[in-house]
Amino acid sequence: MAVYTDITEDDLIRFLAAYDVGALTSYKGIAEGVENSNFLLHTTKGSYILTLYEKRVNADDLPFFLGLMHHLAERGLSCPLPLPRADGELLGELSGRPAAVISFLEGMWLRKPEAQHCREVGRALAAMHVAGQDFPLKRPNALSVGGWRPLWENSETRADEVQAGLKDEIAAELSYLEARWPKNLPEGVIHADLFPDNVFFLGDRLSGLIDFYFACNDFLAYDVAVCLNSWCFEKNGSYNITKGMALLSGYQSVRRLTAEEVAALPLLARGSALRFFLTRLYDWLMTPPGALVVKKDPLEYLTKIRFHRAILSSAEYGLTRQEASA
Ligand SMILES: Nc1ncnc2c1ncn2[C@@H]1O[C@H](COP(=O)(O)OP(=O)(O)OP(=O)(O)O)[C@@H](O)[C@H]1O
Ligand SMILES: N[C@@H](CCO)C(=O)O
Repeated sequence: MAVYTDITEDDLIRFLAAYDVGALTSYKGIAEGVENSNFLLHTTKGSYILTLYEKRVNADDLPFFLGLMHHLAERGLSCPLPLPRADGELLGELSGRPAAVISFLEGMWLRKPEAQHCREVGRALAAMHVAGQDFPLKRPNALSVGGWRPLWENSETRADEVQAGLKDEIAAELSYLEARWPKNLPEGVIHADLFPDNVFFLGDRLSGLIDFYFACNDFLAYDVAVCLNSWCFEKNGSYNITKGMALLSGYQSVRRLTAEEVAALPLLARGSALRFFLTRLYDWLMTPPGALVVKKDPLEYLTKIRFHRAILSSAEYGLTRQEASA
């Protein structure tokens, strides 16, 4: 359960007085997520999410995240909205952390997504990329290739505790990707963490995207690679090409990938798998025992890195031969 910072009822009532949300009737910590502390609030006016921003979120970046949610919602994308306080500010402070009240999005995330859901996610991702094109704020991706080595250096010496041989394998992978990372692909605002638990569905229809706290400016195709990694593998580690095909064709029904993006896909998929491997490894080794969070398995992403390493053509992800060789 991701509640790193606890709150008292008195503090919460005082904090909520600045918002037009009615009177608090109940609240509870949300037993999901690994990054921030989230609480579900019920008030006389409805339901809301209270988020306290934790370690990986820099308070200076919050105007980017909250502004982006507004920007995307104005362009018709379904995502939660931060509520303004009486003084017009979107951010307050609670229990010593920056905090925001966010509108409640109806829907559930899918524990077992099927190909049809992957198609919808592909479409929504491309719609977000298009809608983000005129978002004026900028935020570089702190967890792209330049951020991986510092992260690795924090866990490197203990990596073999998780699996023998990991230290050498990841060191080689990192050097390989640093030397070959693409430079000139189409860029824009990306979500950067569009995993199944950040996409809500009502029945089979996608009802919205949440958790924009890794959003940044980077290669658009990197976001596609993040989704291939998080939506198109089965629990046994195998890649499901039917899901890959659906996700890629859903994406391309809104925005076509360029030939350069297609060619770079295996490298981007390797890099994005390494990014999640590294943050998971760090949390695996560093999270103190007893913390109220379910740690995620880094080795799931080692399997994915190895899969991408063996890819010879982007057709193996589910693009047609014609698309893959254009
Ligand atoms: N606006 C919202 N409407 C409804 N439920 C929400 C909303 N925001 C968050 N939640 C609930 O809280 C959970 C955790 O939220 P979120 O994914 O933002 O947390 P996180 O710690 O940033 O997680 P992650 O590990 O994905 O980075 C979600 O799975 C969902 O159940
Ligand atoms: N979606 C990430 C957690 C947030 O960084 C993971 O599954 O590792």
